Amino acid sequence: MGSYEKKHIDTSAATDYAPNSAELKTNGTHAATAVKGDQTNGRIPEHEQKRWIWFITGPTACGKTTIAKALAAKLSFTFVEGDDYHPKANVEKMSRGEPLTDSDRAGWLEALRDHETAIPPEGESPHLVMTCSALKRHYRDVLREGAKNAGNLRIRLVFLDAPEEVLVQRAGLRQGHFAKANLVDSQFEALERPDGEKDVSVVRVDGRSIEDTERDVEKHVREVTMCDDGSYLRVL
Ligand SMILES: Nc1ncnc2c1ncn2[C@@H]1O[C@H](COP(=O)(O)OP(=O)(O)OP(=O)(O)O)[C@@H](O)[C@H]1O
Ligand SMILES: O=C(O)[C@H](O)[C@@H](O)[C@H](O)[C@H](O)CO
Repeated sequence: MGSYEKKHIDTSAATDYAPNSAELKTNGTHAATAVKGDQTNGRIPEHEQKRWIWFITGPTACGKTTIAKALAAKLSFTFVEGDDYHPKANVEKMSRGEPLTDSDRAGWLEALRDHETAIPPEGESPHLVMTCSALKRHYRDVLREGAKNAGNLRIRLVFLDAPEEVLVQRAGLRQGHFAKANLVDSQFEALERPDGEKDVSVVRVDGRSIEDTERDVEKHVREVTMCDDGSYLRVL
């Protein structure tokens, strides 16, 4: 892994839920011993495959939708917009610049958690990239519950990290979105940073282009989840 990424992406926990250490070198490159199932067309048989869900998280306007859509497209994973699961009352509240409470968010988080274990529609990838602000530790714990309910699920989070003033500016420039710049300060008030949570990769998203961020996130996710040939690593 290059020095730039060492600085910006915290992969210290990459082996925690990720392929075991024999399969994923600590420097992030793919080990030659990656498991390839029965070698049929180089792919692991479907019943042995794990389902990956990558949550792209962070406060409003940090770039969740932008990054998640690009990642899903690159990996051919299914994109799920977390904001679509908010009840209308939550959206109306946020549109007025009013912060949601824990109780406003409870049902929404449970709906996202339940979506994790829903059977994917025919023709869609069973691997998901989902957006969710996941501002507090106990919200992230709700998202993690899905993996307890389904043994084949591997849930990882990416936290898009930028200073408040940058997000105020981005929200101010953004057109046609219910969340405006006046929501940003309350998002930072609520925020419990995920530093030290072993299944969360922290990615700086200020001071460089969207394209660079997309590329780095994609590379990181590929390193954690995939073999060079595109087949999925077996997670033991
Ligand atoms: N890495 C980046 N660098 C600069 N601008 C970005 C970056 N990522 C996203 N943006 C811009 O910031 C704005 C917010 O992005 P986006 O809508 O993806 O954020 P979001 O986190 O999904 O927001 P919300 O949670 O409010 O829906 C957009 O106008 C987008 O073009
Ligand atoms: O927890 C929350 O307060 C919400 O999820 C917000 O973060 C919004 O959904 C979104 O980020 C704004 O569009």
